[in-house]
Amino acid sequence: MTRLTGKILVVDDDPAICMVISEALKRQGHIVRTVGSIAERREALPIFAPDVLITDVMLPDGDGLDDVAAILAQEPDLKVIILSAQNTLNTAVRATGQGAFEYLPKPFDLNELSRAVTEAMSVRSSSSAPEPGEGSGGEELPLIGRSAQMQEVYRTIARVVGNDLNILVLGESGTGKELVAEAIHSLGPRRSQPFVAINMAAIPRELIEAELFGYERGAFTGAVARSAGKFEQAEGGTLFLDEIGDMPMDAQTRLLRVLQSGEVTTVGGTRPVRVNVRIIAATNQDLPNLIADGRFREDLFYRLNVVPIRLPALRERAGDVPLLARHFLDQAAVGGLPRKTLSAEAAGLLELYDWPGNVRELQNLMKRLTVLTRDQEIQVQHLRQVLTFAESLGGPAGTGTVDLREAARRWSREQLAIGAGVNPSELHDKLLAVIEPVLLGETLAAMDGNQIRAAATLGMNRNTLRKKLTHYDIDPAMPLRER
Ligand SMILES: Nc1ncnc2c1ncn2[C@@H]1O[C@H](COP(=O)(O)OP(=O)(O)OP(=O)(O)O)[C@@H](O)[C@H]1O
Repeated sequence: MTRLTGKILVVDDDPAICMVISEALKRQGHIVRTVGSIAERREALPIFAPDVLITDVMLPDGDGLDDVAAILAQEPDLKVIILSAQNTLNTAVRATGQGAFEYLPKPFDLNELSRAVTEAMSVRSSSSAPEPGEGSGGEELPLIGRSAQMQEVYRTIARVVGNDLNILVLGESGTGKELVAEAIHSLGPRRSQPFVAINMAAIPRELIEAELFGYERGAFTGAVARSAGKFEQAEGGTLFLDEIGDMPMDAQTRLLRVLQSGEVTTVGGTRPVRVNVRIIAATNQDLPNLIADGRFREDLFYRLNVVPIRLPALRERAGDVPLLARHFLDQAAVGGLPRKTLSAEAAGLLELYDWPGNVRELQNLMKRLTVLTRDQEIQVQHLRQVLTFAESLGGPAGTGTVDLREAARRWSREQLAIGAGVNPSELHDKLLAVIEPVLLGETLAAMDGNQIRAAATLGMNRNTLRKKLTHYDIDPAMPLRER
């Protein structure tokens, strides 16, 4: 399928955002120009004559939306995409009112933006119909997520794609560390060169050096011919050192030497060879802890950790779960499985789970559901059937238990973290004092203030209820729901 390409003018005063958008759209074959203000936009429009204008609202010299209607009056064929960090309904309405083609609240998803550009180009070209929902092809942008945590990751990526600084990607297993490494490689100038990944945990320890640096014929038993190492294979491109915390000490020393000298000597070899490779390392371990235990070299850590990128666990960005879940359903459909959708309630339920296996676990689950669910839409009851964590999701009574448990967990952690300020012997009473009045008040309100029925519903003696009401200073006659 051929994609329509054209000229895109991007207006944003944040160079990192300009860079990310520009790189992504250039990869799709568009010609992109970026400017940072309304004045520059005014200047660039007649000269560059873009097909699509992507503009921020809050610009240093004014409101980027104000002139849009006037611009469109001059250039009725121009398609305008508005980006705004304000995220208010008002901005969205104004954007539409000014005749913008699309409005994307910041933080936006790059996939969505490139989709909007594709659509804008299709609409411009009257001869070809707009392309229906994308989802195939290699030009899809890999990282999904609109949460503030992921926007921070995108911004850091944007800052490092153009240089060769060593990157250390940190995060639990399955959070997307390798995907980030691939994104840095494929958005940067090394993109046409190899991306080579090696996982230290997946290779027998005694073979790691040979794998990484290569070996000469006869270097050890079984070395029947010379073999190129990963460094050599990655020449000109990027080497991704996954699970770096599992690297044996000897290999660490050798790696450090390579990073210091820019030269590799194969196992059994004598002649060092210059290498030009960008290093991105990743780990789910706490390297400072390993250093303290004498299992990781501190000097290597500093070499690798020039720019750290910490990937949030999925539970820290639960808001991204529905987006990712639907992405994986689409992905499964592109892979030949039946296309499934996700009900809003089911998506909400997924947000409540802890995701110890992070994005990988969600991806696998979506694949499983695609295969196992007969209905076209995946509903709450389907999740309850397949998920082993269904019991913890509050059963048929709903999801409130999980919310409450989560809230209690956060509260307890918070209190324990405060430490000095809290008398630990009071912690239990303190939590009860938060929860119990709410329960009593709500029950009384539901029973119209009838203490006998409230006590029965709560499963407690009426006198006990009375005592508690006095203790918490609750007036049973008051409208209690507002408590
Ligand atoms: N933000 C994301 N958007 C879309 N897919 C993602 C995202 N993050 C991770 N994935 C997908 O989840 C799976 C796991 O990601 P990846 O292998 O990059 O994680 P990892 O952190 O390197 O895991 P490990 O530490 O176990 O090696 C991959 O299939 C990847 O494509």
